Amino acid sequence: MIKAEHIDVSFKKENQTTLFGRERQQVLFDVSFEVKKGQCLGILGESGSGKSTLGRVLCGLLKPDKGSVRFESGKKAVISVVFQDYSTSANPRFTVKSLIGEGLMVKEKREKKTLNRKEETNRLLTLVGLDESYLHRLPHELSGGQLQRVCIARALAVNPEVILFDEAISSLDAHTQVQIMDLLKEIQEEKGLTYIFITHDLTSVTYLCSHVLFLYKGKAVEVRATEAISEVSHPYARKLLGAIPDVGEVYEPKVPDQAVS
Ligand SMILES: Nc1ncnc2c1ncn2[C@@H]1O[C@H](COP(=O)(O)OP(=O)(O)OP(=O)(O)O)[C@@H](O)[C@H]1O
Repeated sequence: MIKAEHIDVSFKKENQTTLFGRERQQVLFDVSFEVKKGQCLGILGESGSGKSTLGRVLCGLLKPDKGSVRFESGKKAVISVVFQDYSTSANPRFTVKSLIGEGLMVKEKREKKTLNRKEETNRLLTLVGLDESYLHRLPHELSGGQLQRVCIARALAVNPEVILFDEAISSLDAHTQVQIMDLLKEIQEEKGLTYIFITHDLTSVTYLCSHVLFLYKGKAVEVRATEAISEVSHPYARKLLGAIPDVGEVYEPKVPDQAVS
């Protein structure tokens, strides 16, 4: 379980008028929530609402001004992160083998043991729906979806308890997004992983996540189980829900009256 309590984050304001200006801009306000093992929490909010900042706090990359993040074990959980910009988060000179090797190296260091790299790499490639034929390819020789699969394999190589996806599928086309989300669901079920899925896209949250946190102007305004998402009451959450198309409905264009003979 991850328990985030009363998190405040502020940054020093840029372009301050005085030389040693100490003005700060608060970005997160008293954010609290919890995620149980095996759940997928979607953090949903518009651009600038503080989603990535919250993600950085959760994985320990940023210390909050106030508040805490605690894990079930009492120790720090092993968290892997998958970013949106897979083309820059993957070194362009690294082959698929070396990219996955980065994750395996972290695992070797942490667990203080030497892994059978070849076997592990092939296992991970299979897990993300790729095969050995990709081993020696460079990032530019892969499609966006394939490269993101490699980044997911690298994240899994660490053997994490939690994976944080920061807009990880946002730049992929809709079809590839669904493929990757199906893959993530399968892996989660198989490994009992906990996911935190940061996005501005409600449709992907309802497809993938068990719970959703609505982040509005740095405040967690509502947390709901996805199956009860229609019961949201905060105006921002309601507005977002109003914008989602009813995917169950088939669109049939109406024939204009005058066209009917
Ligand atoms: N290191 C930093 N220094 C100063 N301000 C920052 C820093 N990081 C983030 N901010 C500010 O914090 C606010 C929230 O940024 P954040 O990246 O968390 O938003 P977001 O919801 O992830 O947005 P997006 O969806 O556009 O990525 C923004 O106003 C941003 O300018």
